Amino acid sequence: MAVARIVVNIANAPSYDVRIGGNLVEKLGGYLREVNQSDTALVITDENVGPLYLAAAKASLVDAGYRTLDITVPAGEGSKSVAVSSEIWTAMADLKLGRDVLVVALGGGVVGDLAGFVAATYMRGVAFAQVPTTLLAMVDSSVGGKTGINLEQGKNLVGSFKQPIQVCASASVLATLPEREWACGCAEIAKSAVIDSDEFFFWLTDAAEALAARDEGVVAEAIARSVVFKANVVAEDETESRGVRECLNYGHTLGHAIEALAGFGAFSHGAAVAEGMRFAARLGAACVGTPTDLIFAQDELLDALGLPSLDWSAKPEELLAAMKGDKKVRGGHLRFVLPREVGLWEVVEVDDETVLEHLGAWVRSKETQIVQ
Ligand SMILES: NC(=O)c1ccc[n+]([C@@H]2O[C@H](COP(=O)([O-])OP(=O)(O)OC[C@H]3O[C@@H](n4cnc5c(N)ncnc54)[C@H](O)[C@@H]3O)[C@@H](O)[C@H]2O)c1
Ligand SMILES: O=C(O)C(=O)C[C@@H](O)[C@H](O)[C@H](O)COP(=O)(O)O
Ligand SMILES: [Zn+2]
Repeated sequence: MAVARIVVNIANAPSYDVRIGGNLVEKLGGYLREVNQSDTALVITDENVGPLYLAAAKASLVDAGYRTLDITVPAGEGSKSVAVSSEIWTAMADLKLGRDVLVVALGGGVVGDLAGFVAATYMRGVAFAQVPTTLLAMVDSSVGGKTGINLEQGKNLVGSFKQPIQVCASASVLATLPEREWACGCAEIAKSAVIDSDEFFFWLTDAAEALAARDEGVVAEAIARSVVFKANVVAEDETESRGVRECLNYGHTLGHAIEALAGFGAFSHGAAVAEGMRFAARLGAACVGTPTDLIFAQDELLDALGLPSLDWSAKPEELLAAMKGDKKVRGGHLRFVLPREVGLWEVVEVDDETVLEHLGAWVRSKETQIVQ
């Protein structure tokens, strides 16, 4: 697979490369040396990824002259916590690591968000690089600099914007990714396509079967398209303060509430986001005239990508309360990213009564097993 190189340009921060290709873990050290002169690289990984790819990553870093250290955290959403962050900060201080350490996140979105947060906060900030190993991390979380951890009260409630110095996405590592995690990444690709354009959406609709079957060429193109889309959004609005980056939160208002209410890790982030997209499109029909065609085309796309509607529901009032912790809330009012059509979205304040009414319909559709 040829190596694609996409540059993320952000005002007031150094630009950085996202490299996408095959067997890139073996080239990691050389790539990082192009932009970083640290003596020590601290690789943070999880207990599933470590046994598979840590040795190759460290060997490459050593070849490039780094002294390497590593920390392995438990796999899963539970590691995005104050407790695990604190363990890493403490270990770093015990190791006498200074401001010149390079933190390397080797893993999925959990490791990326956690390691990025630790890098953003240890000694008020040290350099970090992303080596995403899940499809989701390659298409979304490794790019754009959102880092953070969860609180019991909700997702990503503590964190920082901290851009990596480089992203090295080696598609070869996806060979070992379990099916559930594949679909999870597909959800964020579908999100990007709905928000981006007809062109991306129709391409993905045509390619959905091949993507679900992990066709190499289609996977590479899906990653590249998603990264280009995200890089452009982040370049316009790094800190989600200019009304642009919020679009990346399509499906996340309900999605994050589901993750929190069901218990972190019960559903993958992608599965919850896919459910949130189905809900948001239906809410959109009432609030911004989202066409029925879009609702059903999106349903079919998500089905084809292995993301069926969730067999789970909760009380509308509980979901509403959980959604009130969303970062898009202003003055206590919920705001949703809603699609007017594919490629045309709006952030809309929706009153609690309307949200409850639609949550009620969503819950009833689960209870009666009616697929809309
Ligand atoms: N920062 C952002 O912009 C952003 C964007 C999207 C999602 N996220 C966050 O990302 C997280 C989800 O990330 P995820 O879906 O990558 O989950 P994850 O990091 O939990 O990884 C999923 C599972 O796959 C395993 N795994 C990872 N790579 C593997 C490989 N190559 N082979 C075998 N197993 C492998 C992991 O150990 C884990 O068990 C959520 O916390 C979500 O909030 C952040
Ligand atoms: O990069 C972004 O911006 C996103 O919103 C991407 C999302 O897919 C991702 O799940 C992100 O972590 C959500 O952020 P949050 O600010 O809603 O916690
Ligand atoms: Zn997401």
